[in-house]
Amino acid sequence: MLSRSFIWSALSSSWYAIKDALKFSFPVTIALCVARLVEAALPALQVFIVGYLIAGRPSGNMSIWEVLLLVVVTGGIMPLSAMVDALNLRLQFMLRYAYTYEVIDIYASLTPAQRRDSVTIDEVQAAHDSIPFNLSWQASSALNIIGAFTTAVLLFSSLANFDLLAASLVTVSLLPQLFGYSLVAKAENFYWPKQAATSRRAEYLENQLRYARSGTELSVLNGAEQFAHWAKVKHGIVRGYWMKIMSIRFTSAFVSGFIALLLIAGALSSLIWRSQVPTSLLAAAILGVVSAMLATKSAGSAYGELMASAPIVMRYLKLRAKLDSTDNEDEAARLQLLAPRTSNILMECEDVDFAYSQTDENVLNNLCLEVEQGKIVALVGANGAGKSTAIKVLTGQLKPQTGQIYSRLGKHEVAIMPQDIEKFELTVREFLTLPYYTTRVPSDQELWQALEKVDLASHVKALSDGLDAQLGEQWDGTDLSGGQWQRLALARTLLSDAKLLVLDEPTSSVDAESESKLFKMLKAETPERAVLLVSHRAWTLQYADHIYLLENGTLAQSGTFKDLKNQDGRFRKLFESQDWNQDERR
Ligand SMILES: Nc1ncnc2c1ncn2[C@@H]1O[C@H](COP(=O)(O)OP(=O)(O)OP(=O)(O)O)[C@@H](O)[C@H]1O
Repeated sequence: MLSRSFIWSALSSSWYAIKDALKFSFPVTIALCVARLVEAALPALQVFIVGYLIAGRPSGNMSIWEVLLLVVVTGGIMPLSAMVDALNLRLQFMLRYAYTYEVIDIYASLTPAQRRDSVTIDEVQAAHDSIPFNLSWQASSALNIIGAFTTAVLLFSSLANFDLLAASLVTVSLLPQLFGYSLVAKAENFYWPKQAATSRRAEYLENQLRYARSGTELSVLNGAEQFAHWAKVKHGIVRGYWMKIMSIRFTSAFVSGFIALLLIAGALSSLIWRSQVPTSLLAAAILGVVSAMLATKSAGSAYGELMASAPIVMRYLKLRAKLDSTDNEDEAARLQLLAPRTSNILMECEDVDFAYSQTDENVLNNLCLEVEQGKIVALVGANGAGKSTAIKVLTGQLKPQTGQIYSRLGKHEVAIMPQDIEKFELTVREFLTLPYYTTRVPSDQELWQALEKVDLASHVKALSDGLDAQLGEQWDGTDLSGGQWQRLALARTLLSDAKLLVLDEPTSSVDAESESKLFKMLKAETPERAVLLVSHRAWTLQYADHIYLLENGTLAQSGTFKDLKNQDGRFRKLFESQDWNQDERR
């Protein structure tokens, strides 16, 4: 019924889970182990001590110490069992937070490529979803089963003195539970991977309703109810999986419970009618059986949970190892990048072809471009021409299928401002210093200088808390206009010490006058550092030292602004409806 690999994964996942439990919560794990072992030994002790103390002795003949021992041995099982339950819960909660922190760290460590890979994201989501019921329970379940096994062995040896058949029947009565719950485990393993992608989608849809910014947009669009409907449909699918598992759980609990009852009935009948043990010993034996049932009451479900969780825990351990190694691989791949052959070139790509997946058409064809030290290089082209993709390939966010990337810049020497900046609702200071948390936190003076550069200093000064002003109305903070958010993000990029700033349409929401100031400022940033930018505005391109024009992923034209403007080519056509000299007119 159980394959070897299934049992192997149960054993090794239990081993790792107990090791994790000892690592994350040593005293509680040790206390639980001790309490479980005492609980496991109590039923057998009851049979032995009760039989020994009562057999053939009138009740008035016992010393106070013997009575006390009787009380502890017979009455102790209840408080001990309650203590074990409390320790179990405590351990599970401690592990729940330990794994939650670990999964948060996993989310934080994902590379942009891993974030785009739905298989990896689904695996991390499955790990996240498995924390409360699988990862944090595995150690408790394993200890529970070890305890139940010890109870069964000890009880068997103490009952076997009176009646071997009864002892065997009581021990075997544990098996139907285990068999039933292993079926539940199989069902959970079958449905668990299926639910991860659906549950991630449900969570995404629900989050859009929960977060103030997207929720407001949905209300304005009259789309909130539609989102609620989609979220409920996805949750409904996940609920369906759970209901199937619960039905199997109910049926197996009922059937296995009934079979166990028959076996216990057989054991008692044998004790009473077959072996004809004295009444006092019979009472001890019955007490032992009842206590054993209490001590092993959750062994069946613990076994089911352990078996169901085993592959999930193993997948989590694999994910942990995989992400650790890909981190190193990415770093190694970056370090292996060859430097461009000419010393004044910071970054270069040669004959690059890129498609988003094996089946898709190429988005970049035979692309060659270079970014020279201290220069502003612009990428232009119609929507969908491949500009953002080219930037992602150049900066290592996407791996090209063919071609070469050359770079002489480390991870912290390139600062990227993406096309769609996220409006993180932090304080102004937190927003600006976000990338520098692990390197060098900029001083207030540097923050104000960066805000000056993007012409936002006076606006921030006017806010009641200045740099510590909270952004986002849902936190009783202030909101910014679209252009102001963009300028704040640009200030954040400028704060870096990077030798290359990569700016994907950094001023698309900025008004013409501010845009002009920003481009003059960017020009002033060079020659200390280079800028690679995407722009759709013709007149801003006069600030660029070199322009590449992409058409359907192919380099159609390249040269200086003057050259391209004077040539009768794609560049002129693309920008003919725009004003070339807006700056001069002002
Ligand atoms: N993750 C993706 N998977 C599949 N195709 C994609 C993906 N991202 C972009 N594309 C496609 O690749 C092509 C180039 O997109 P890209 O974003 O690079 O264009 P762009 O030149 O930056 O456009 P825009 O000016 O609109 O920002 C487009 O046809 C787009 O649909």
